[in-house]
Amino acid sequence: MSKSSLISLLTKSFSKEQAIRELKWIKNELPENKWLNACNLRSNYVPLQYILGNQPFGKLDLICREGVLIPRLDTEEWVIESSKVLKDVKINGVLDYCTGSGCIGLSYASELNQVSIVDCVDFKDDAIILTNDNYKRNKDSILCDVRVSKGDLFDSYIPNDQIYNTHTNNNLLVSNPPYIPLKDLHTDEVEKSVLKYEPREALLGDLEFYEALCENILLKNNSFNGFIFELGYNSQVIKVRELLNPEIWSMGIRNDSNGKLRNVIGWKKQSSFNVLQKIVHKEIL
Ligand SMILES: C[S@@+](CC[C@H](N)C(=O)[O-])C[C@H]1O[C@@H](n2cnc3c(N)ncnc32)[C@H](O)[C@@H]1O
Repeated sequence: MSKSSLISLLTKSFSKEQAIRELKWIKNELPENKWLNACNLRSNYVPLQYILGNQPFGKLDLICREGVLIPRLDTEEWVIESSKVLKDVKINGVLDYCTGSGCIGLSYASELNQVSIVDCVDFKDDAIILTNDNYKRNKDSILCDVRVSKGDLFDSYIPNDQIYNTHTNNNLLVSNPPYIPLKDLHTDEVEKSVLKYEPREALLGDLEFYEALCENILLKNNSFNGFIFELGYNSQVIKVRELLNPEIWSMGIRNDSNGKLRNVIGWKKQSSFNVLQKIVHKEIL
């Protein structure tokens, strides 16, 4: 099929500039016998990463599969930024809750050489399988032990629970939980292809996730000295601030490179995790 016919397939759904750009990626990544099918899928808004099957993230080349959220550039940005300031901090364990493709946990495992173990946890089998596959695919870049396990943020952190006990040494909690409230899920903020093809349970959520991260993990386990949560709303920042004692925890927000609120970050006063302050744009009291 000619280049112009493939572009006209793509321009059914995208601008000409985007169609040209996407065809270039498709041609670069896939053999010629797959181009037509890829353009057909793309014109139906299937995300490019699901069609191509992979996505770079820091040092990693991650497999992307339907059923698991595609790692975002916004997430990669804070993971790489925070890795730079955490490089010299001795970390027993990093816990990446809501791990999805494993992008956050595996990326820390490839960037930080002072970490003993990274724990990646998700409640969905597809995510566990994909994180394990991504671990195997990137093993040469991984600097520490990695453990992938199934767990539900809302019920796994009860004392004496098996998963609870395996995480008692972790001291950095990182998470990109589902944080789009229902009222915003069907607005222009969320792209058509995201809504149609990415898993709803990876998108839909609000304050309850931040409550669970604080109450079920940070407050139940004294070993945690730092945390980084991705979020999108000031109400989510306020919830975290309310739940953690300001005499113990310092906290701040970080905006992404587009100036949009993207993280709440916390560190225990006087701990070596206070280097996280360097990536905070505004401290919150
Ligand atoms: C926004 S995605 C983030 C995935 C990945 N960390 C990333 O940054 O691309 C949220 C993830 O949380 C998982 N999740 C949703 N509810 C959960 C729960 N109650 N317990 C554990 N994981 C959950 C979803 O399966 C999904 O993989």
